[in-house]
Amino acid sequence: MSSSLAGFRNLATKIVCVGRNYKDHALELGNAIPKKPMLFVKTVNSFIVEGEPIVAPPGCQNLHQEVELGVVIGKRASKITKSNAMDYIGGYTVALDMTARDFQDEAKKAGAPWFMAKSFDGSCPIGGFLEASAIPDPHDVELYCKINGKDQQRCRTNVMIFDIPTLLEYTTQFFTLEVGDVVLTGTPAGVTRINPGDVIEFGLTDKLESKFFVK
Ligand SMILES: O=C([O-])CC(=O)C(=O)O
Ligand SMILES: [Mg+2]
Repeated sequence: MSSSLAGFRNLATKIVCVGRNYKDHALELGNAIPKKPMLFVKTVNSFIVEGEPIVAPPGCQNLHQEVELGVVIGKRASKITKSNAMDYIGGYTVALDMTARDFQDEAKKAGAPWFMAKSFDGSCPIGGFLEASAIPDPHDVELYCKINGKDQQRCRTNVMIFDIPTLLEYTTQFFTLEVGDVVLTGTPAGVTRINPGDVIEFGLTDKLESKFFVK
């Protein structure tokens, strides 16, 4: 855990997020299963760390949590292939892709971008860092999210629609990933409305755990 990448939040230039990468989540919101990875981006201003509160953006009436496994890039990656994609991973984290669902619904209807729904300040509460060697197989870990002590999301990563090498190959055909950038690999089912006063604990079973409060 002594890697300099533990400070990845200060190195990151962007957070690339994958949407609808778990079938049960795509279906719970009535969306189609994607045929290719669906990407969007959060700016680095969306990061918050433990001790900072989760706050809904102005006007949002339906803030949702989405727990996601984050891949932290360890080596600049441009147009890489699946075969060596894992070599570009410096480590892993777990984050919440906080989503103003009402803003997103409005954007979907208007065919407008999701920026307001996904990248407002504080929309990416982020946990600790694990070096890549601590997770030999990132497709065999359990993601979880508890709200007020009760399980809300719990899922093994082996059911991702597009695996991590596929996501990195696809992403880097279009966007260079810099050291410290985070790729959030999508959320499983169980997203729900978050309210002031809630306590959200999330992580990777037996490996990472974070706790945030909602203001
Ligand atoms: O907002 C959504 O439902 C898409 C998304 O981020 C995810 O699937 O993780
Ligand atoms: Mg998400």
